[in-house]
Amino acid sequence: MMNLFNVYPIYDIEPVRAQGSWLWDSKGEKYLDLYGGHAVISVGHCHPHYVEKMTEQLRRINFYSNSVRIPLQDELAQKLGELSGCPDYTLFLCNSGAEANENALKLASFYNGGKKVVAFTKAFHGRTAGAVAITDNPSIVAPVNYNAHVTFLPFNDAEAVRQHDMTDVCAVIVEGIQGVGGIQVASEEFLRAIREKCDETNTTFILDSVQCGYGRSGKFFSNQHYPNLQADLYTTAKGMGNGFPIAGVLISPKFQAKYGMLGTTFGGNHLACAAGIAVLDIMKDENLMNNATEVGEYLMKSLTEIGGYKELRGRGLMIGIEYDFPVEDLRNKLLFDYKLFTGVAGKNTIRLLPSLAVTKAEVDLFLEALSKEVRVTA
Ligand SMILES: Cc1ncc(COP(=O)(O)O)c(C=O)c1O
Repeated sequence: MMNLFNVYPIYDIEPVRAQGSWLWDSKGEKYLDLYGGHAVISVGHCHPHYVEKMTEQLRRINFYSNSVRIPLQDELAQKLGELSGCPDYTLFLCNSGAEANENALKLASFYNGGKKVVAFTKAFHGRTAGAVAITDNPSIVAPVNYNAHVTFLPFNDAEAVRQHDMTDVCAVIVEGIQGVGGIQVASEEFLRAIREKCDETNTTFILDSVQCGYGRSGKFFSNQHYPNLQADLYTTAKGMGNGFPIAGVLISPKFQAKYGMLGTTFGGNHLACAAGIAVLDIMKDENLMNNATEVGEYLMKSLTEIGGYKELRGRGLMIGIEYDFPVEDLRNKLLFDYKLFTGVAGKNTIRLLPSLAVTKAEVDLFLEALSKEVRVTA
């Protein structure tokens, strides 16, 4: 029998059915999902509108390549432009977060001819060749990736950005809120320093919004918490398809996106677009960004009352609770004893990335469990 490559530690849990924020496993156990498979489930598992639209599309036509007209792409771009507040940007569709970042780097390099990239400490941008080279984790960077010219500046250090020599740099890439790096919110001063530096030096500002974008922070893109601050390229994936692979690069009008610069076989296929459109329709109809703000604030406030942590970070429904002890046991307890899916970031941080439709009553189940366990553990 062919073995499977081991990608992640796998729990002995086999989800067979899901609805909203809930999963059921093959033994009939019910779990509350506050992690969404790394921030992917944006509008809730198996949302009826999503299922209906995907099923309809599957019956009609699910794939043809970009060699033909696909009006669903125009509909997706129009709706995305409207909800993201970037209606004058151009959309390139692809399939994953890493791929979106690879293509963003290419666009930046085509733009000013630069060969170097500025990234930041604890950054995670994906695992493909270029994306992993700008990821600050040497253990996952293969020797072949070391040819990239990357400088890692300290995250949230505006002065380091101001002082950096930008000769031959094509892009500065940063997560609006670092996810894998521990839910670190990029400060306003830091992002404005990047914007100014890029403007002064004709360099591209890429905001990796793969994890923190698509409404998760309560705004469509996390930089929109700071007025009049735009990136040149936004990369998105994860929540964009609610589980169906679809990703995108939103490209500022300053770029001349010429035919032939970028390409893809699967990107923008019919079924992916149907998923993307259904997600945006649900987000808009159900006001999910407002829900992310409200439930996020409720969670933050309640977590403050429970206490016991070293630091509480995040925005909207992207929350990190850092303790002064390794959280693996706590996460396992939450999963096996309380049937709650959560994530971790680094050794000491519990990471919450629930669906944007999660309710206060649902997060209460987590809060109750946590208050019991933290008291016991602390
Ligand atoms: C900020 C960020 N960028 C890029 C990626 C890579 O996305 P994908 O796994 O879809 O390639 C991730 C995945 O966790 C991410 O969190």
